[in-house]
Amino acid sequence: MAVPLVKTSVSVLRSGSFLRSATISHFVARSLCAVTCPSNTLCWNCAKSQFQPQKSNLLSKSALLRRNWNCVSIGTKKMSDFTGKGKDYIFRQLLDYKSFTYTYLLADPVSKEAVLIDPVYELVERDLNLVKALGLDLKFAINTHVHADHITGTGDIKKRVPSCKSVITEVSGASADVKTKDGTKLEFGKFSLEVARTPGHTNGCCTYVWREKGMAFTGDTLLIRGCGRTDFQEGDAATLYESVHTKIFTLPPDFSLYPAHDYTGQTVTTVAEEKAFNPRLTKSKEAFVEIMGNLNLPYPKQIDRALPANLVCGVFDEPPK
Ligand SMILES: N[C@@H](CCC(=O)N[C@@H](CSS)C(=O)NCC(=O)O)C(=O)O
Repeated sequence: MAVPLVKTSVSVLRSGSFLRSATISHFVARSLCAVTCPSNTLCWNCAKSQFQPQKSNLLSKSALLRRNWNCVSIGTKKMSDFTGKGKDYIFRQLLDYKSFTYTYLLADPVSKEAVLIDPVYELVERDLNLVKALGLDLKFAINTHVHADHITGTGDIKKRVPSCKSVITEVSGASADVKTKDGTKLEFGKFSLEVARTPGHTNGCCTYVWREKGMAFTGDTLLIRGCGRTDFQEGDAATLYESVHTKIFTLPPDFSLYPAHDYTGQTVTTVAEEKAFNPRLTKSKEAFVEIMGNLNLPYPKQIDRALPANLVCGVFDEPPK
């Protein structure tokens, strides 16, 4: 008996028609939430507060929207559409096409808590628009390290979202609200990101491991079929080699690896893939050190303005020229 009742109610909401039911019982409210929301528990709590049992309802679509419902939603605005079919998390990979930096948005759609990894100063508006559109609550703006090629967006994000905390490793020497150590866990909703120190590109570099979802965000330590350069900012090739082999290649082989940059249009790799095919890191440590000593890359164009700005996690009055 419950199924047709629920289907009818949902289609009424989706069609945008008036919700004309004179009485909505707890039973109907709960059934609606179970159909339209990722979390039954949250929806039940929400339903209890949103639906007044035995109370008459005659609400227009706009009135329903004004109530800012978390669970029962109208048209396309429901959390399960945002996550993607069958997913209990939000994950977005965003590109800065100037510095080829990837920014990552991760979130728990039930609690709405979210984190941004490696936001870029010029693209803060884009990132926060997405956070807002998805109805998320940004808890942490995280840096994998003190970048040399672009200015971090974490300072500007803090200005616009005062409750959001900036994050970087303690050993980076940069100022931030949260300074992490190896093993620190950054919790957002039902998830957590584990900090694994992976020095070598810079001394303060780390990889954020999202164990629940089999993902790791490697910053500039490991790039797809490559790795971060080691010729400035306390870079050290032998240290980077050790970091990758002890902290990244020891993750389960099917873990997805997401770098801070890609210069060839690739987006993701896996532990197994890099262990098999990385042209630098499959070599011996000695051969690797030799390769890194002969890269002869030009310095990043923005290094002189990026380093001082990033040492204060992007907190400044005027962006450096
Ligand atoms: N041309 C870019 C800088 C490119 C660069 O040096 N990338 C770094 C990461 S950002 S410091 C790197 O480690 N590259 C490794 C490699 O093998 O390419 C610019 O001017 O910004």
